[in-house]
Amino acid sequence: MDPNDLFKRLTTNLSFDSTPLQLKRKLGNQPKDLSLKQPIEEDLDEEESENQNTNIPQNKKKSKKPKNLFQINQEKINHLRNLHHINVNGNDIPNPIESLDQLYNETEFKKMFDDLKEHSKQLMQNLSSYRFIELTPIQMQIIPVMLNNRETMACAPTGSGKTLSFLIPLLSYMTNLKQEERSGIKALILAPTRELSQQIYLECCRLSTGLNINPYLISNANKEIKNNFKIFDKENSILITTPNRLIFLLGQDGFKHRLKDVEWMIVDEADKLFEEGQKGFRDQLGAIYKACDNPKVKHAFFSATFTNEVEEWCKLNLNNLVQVSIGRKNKASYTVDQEICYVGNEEGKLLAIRNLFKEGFEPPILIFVETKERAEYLFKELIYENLNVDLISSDRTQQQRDNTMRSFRQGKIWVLICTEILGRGIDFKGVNLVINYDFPQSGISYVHRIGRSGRAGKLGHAITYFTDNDLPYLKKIVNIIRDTGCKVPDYMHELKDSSKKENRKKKALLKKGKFGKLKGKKNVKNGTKNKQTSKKNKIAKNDSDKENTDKPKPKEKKNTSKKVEKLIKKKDKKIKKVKKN
Ligand SMILES: Nc1ncnc2c1ncn2[C@@H]1O[C@H](COP(=O)(O)OP(=O)(O)OP(=O)(O)O)[C@@H](O)[C@H]1O
Repeated sequence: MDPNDLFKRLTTNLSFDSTPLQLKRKLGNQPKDLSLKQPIEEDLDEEESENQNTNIPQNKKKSKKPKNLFQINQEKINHLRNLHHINVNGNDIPNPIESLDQLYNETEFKKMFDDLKEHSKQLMQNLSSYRFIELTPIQMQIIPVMLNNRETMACAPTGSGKTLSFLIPLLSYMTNLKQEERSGIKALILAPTRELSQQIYLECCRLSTGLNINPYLISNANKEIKNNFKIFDKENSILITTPNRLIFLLGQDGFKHRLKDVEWMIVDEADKLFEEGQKGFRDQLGAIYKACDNPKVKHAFFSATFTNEVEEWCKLNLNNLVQVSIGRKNKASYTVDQEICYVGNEEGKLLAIRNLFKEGFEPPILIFVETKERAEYLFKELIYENLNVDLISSDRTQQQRDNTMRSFRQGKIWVLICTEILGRGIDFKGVNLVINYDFPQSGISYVHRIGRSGRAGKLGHAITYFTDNDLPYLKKIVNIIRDTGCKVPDYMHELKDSSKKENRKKKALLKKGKFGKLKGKKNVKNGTKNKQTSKKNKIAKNDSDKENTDKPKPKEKKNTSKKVEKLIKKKDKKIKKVKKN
């Protein structure tokens, strides 16, 4: 046997810290905060150089000394990665797997699963309830990476199955722990909203049935304080929460030490949790990162978008990092057919959306607006259209939000108006259409919003309205649409980027509520508007759990209205005229 091959076999799963940074980390000097050296860059237009990051060239170089780690030859691995656009960067990257069966039958993990026959069978059984035929590309690569206990940063399109890509190896890891290693909270999963934490929690419960693992979601922090955090005495638990709630608990006596057992810290929507500022989670994430100080702790960061800054942080601070990205980074999902519509002004928006509903639509539909005030306003406008419509925003109580989410999932609500609160990670099955009623604030926000449709390989549709006010900010979104092969009007190819001044202006307008406060309803007469509206609101809320057969049946969806098309033509003419002059 080739000595190199023998060496590889003997050292499988051992890592060698050779770089000064890794040495520093081993000695406990690694920076345990989230301070960063690079400014935030959120340029989605930037060409990604991920092809340089693939290990395909490296593999080519190493092809003289095949690894044979998974008994698949190197060519097959390269082919598999190319086929599924799996780009990887790092040292000694575990090979991708094509199917879960391969894990249990062919790979080096076979022994681990053989030792755990009962549990592995149970995990497979739990997985079979999903009725998936194939693994998604991110699952093919991340499952072996995490099973090898490697720290990772994973970027894959919206709706591509990232949640299971971390839950499957995490649960395998936890079932593999010996009895004496099982005390306390072994894993922490962070997500930016309570809705997303709850979704991950439910997925975790489903997948961990019968595995002696205890997933836990903090829904009432005060109750846990009263109970002296007894719930966390359970062994082998996974805590799933938002940074806000965890920070609140960390401030209470008797909780901090509970994080000392954490061996996996997983951050979903990681770029969101790295955001700075008043509304950002950065400081909280930093404090939690520090509190998880078990020497065995490993970190895994997931999102459909990553800023260069977060990537740099991961490279500097994570141990022997494996970076995985599927396709080109920060791109919209190819499964969403995207349209962009000029609607002139606020009245144009209303006209366009009313026409869209009049001409026929196919629920479920999600409508994104910028603020909770805007959500209330649009709700009041659309409730008169005889639609099963509701809204979700941070102004509603937890109970109301849960009810609305449930009704939407059950098909009792056809059209759901929401703010950015549902912009990240939420997996409603089969959303047919996402409408960006208010123009998204950034390319990143756009990618995540439209990603609520076209999930798990299904086709989806997104329409984005823009007004004259949005023109300076159009280019980024147009580039994203074009990159995925969707059509945009010709004149949009020549748009310029918005200046910093224009960005500041837009923010100021938003603060002043210029996009938010709108004129009174035209079809409400004699000052009865408020009464009528609030009554209708109440009915709508109470009715959300009932079937209402009186309402018009949704038809097959057609494209935007003729009036809006006329507006676009008019605008096109105007632009041509300006160009001539
Ligand atoms: N292998 C698979 N085959 C088919 N569907 C899958 C597979 N794995 C997961 N799914 C389904 O795909 C949907 C989207 O998965 P998930 O919510 O994990 O996406 P995501 O990549 O985290 O998206 P986002 O970036 O929007 O958070 C879920 O309904 C999930 O059950």
